[in-house]
Amino acid sequence: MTTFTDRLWKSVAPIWEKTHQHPFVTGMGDGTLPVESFKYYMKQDYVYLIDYAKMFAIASTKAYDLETSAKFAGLQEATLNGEMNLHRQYAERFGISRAELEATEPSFVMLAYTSYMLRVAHQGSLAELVSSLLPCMWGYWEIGKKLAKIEGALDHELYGEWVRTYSSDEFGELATWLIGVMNELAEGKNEKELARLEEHFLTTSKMEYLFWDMAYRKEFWPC
Ligand SMILES: Cc1ncc(CO)c(N)n1
Repeated sequence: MTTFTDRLWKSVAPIWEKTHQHPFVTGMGDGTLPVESFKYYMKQDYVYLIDYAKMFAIASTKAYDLETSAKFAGLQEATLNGEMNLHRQYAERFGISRAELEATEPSFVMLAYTSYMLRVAHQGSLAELVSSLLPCMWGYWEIGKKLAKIEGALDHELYGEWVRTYSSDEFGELATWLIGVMNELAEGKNEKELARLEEHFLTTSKMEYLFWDMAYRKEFWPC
């Protein structure tokens, strides 16, 4: 039986493949990523995650049952107090203070990405919210697993921690859970509704690509 997420997977395959080949991503795997790009990424990703965590809070309020509501609340907590520790630890290594990290001025891409997701979250159904959120979690897990296969990537003194985090079973379980939620929510929906979910999934998959690209180039507002 093919599931709705099989369909999503197929439709984004070229975008995800292009993402996996981006020099930022391959550079974390083979250690060639310039550290300045990584620093820039960490700061932007930190402020990204502040918004991203709100997606889980909104999902929790839109959930149809207690178990799902509680799970989303847990994901918000895990993002703010778990995943963001990774960023805080890196910042400490780089001599970037907590205050500086939190005061990072959002880049255009970071702002466009989270604004899009939060708009979907506020205006759309829970299914729409999840379809826009899913490339973040599922996509990072795919990248984590791919990089973990590269010799030495898991033990790299700088990027190893990143690879270990996103290739971990713990992170994989969360991604798998969200994939399951997406399939449940897609059940019984008509083609028009499914196409809308696919559209969100495609858009945020492209945003993921742009996020790596802007970080690689340390892109900023031109004026
Ligand atoms: C941009 C981005 N997408 C996904 C994740 C995974 O949580 C992240 N930390 N940052």
